Amino acid sequence: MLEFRQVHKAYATPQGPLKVLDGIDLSLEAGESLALMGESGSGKSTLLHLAAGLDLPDDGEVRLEERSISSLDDAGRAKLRRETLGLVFQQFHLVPSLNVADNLRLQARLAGREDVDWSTELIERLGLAGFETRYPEQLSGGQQQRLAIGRALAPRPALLLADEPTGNLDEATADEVLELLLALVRDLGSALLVATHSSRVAAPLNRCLKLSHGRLDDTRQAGRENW
Ligand SMILES: Nc1ncnc2c1ncn2[C@@H]1O[C@H](COP(=O)(O)OP(=O)(O)OP(=O)(O)O)[C@@H](O)[C@H]1O
Repeated sequence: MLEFRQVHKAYATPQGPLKVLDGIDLSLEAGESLALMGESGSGKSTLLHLAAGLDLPDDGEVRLEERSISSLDDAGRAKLRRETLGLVFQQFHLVPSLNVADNLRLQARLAGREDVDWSTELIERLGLAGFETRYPEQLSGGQQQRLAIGRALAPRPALLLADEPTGNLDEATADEVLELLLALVRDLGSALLVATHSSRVAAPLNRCLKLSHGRLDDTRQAGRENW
């Protein structure tokens, strides 16, 4: 459902082009989970941005749900993103002027996929029942990230992309949030691609790839029974 074929990406810098991705091949099947590890600056966020169609490769091809992202214009990519993807970031990126219930519904509304029963179930499972009329600033960090996860999953995306989803949380809260994220993704049957420094985050996922010097190394193979 997500495929990178010989993807190259460099950034222009005052010192000349900075090569970040140097011929990436990657394939993620429906329902599969993949951890993307690598040192700071190795290009994990760059790869996630390309997967989301937020940026385009210099060379090679990124395909999402059988469609080449480069062949779409901005509006086409935004539509594909709305219909296919959920995005979760380390900084929660909630809308401060919307309350919990409206933040949760936002993505599903934009995707034309509001489902009241699923939103209600999500609110319960995220531990946010009773908090519907609060605003993000009135929530703890863990609650804010749970809400961000709920917002991303409310439209039932085929793929969830998460960039250091627990990076801003203490260890106990991070474990709880990760467990919840994995349970929801599994129940939805969504594929999952997580960029992380943390081997605790990577451990329960099906596969783990390490990005280094612009290339990917397969660090281990695991069966789905290890979910
Ligand atoms: N827009 C940009 N212009 C120039 N250089 C950039 C740009 N975005 C990222 N970079 C550089 O590209 C490299 C890869 O950055 P990226 O954010 O993808 O790495 P990362 O593995 O996600 O890092 P971290 O784990 O610290 O978040 C870094 O050297 C970064 O400084």
